[in-house]
Amino acid sequence: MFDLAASLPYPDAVRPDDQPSPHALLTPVLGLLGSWAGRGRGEYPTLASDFAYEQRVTFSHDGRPFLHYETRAWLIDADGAPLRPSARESGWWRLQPDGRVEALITQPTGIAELAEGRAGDGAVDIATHEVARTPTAKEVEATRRRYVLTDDDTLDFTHELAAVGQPLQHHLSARLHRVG
Ligand code: HEM
Repeated sequence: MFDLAASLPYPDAVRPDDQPSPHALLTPVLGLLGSWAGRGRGEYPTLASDFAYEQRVTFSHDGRPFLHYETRAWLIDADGAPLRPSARESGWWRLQPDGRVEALITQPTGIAELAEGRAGDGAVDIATHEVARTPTAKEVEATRRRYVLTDDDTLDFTHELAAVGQPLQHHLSARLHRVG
C-alpha cells in the first residue's frame, strides 16, 4: 500500500521530542501529543441502555501552532470483545497566544463542530461555538469536551451533549493510557 506519511517532506510528529519541534504556542498541550487507548462508558436519556466502548486517540503536529486530532471508537461487550464500529472524528485544534483553543471537528454522521475553550494546567476544556449538520444528520445542538492529564500517561476524557431535544448532559467518560 502507498505510504503517504513516508513520502511527505513535512511529516507529523506525535511526541514532543520528535522532529519537527513543537511550535511555542503548543506548550499548553504538549502533554497530549501522542497516541492514547482506553475504555469508556456512555449513556443518553434517549437510549434504552448505557454502553461500553473502546477508543483510540492521536494528537500530532507538523511544527505549526495547531494539533491534528483523530479518534476511533467501537462498542465492546462485557468481556471487552468488539461489537461494532462507533464514533469517528478528525479535526484541528488551533492554539492561540493566551491558551485559548479553537477546534474544528468533523464526524461521518454529518456533524461538523466548531468549538472554543482553553488549554492549561494539564487540561483542555472546549465547548461548542457552532454546529453545522448535513441535511440527514441528527439534531446536535452543543457539546462540551474535557481532557485532563491525571499523570503523564493517563488522559481522562468526558463529553457532554445537547442533542435530539435534550439539554447538555453527560454522554461519555473514558480513561485513556498512553500507547505512543
Ligand atoms: C467515543 C465516542 C462516542 C461513542 C462510543 C458514542 C456512542 C453512541 C451510541 C452507542 C449511541 C446510540 C446509537 C447507536 O447505537 O449507535 C449514540 C448516540 C448518539 N450520539 Fe454518540 N458516541 C460517541 C460520540 C459522540 C459525539 C462526539 C457526538 C456529537 C457530537 C455524539 C452524538 C450522538 C447522538 C446525537 C446520538 C443519538 C441520540 C438519539 O438519537 O437518541 N456521540 N452514541
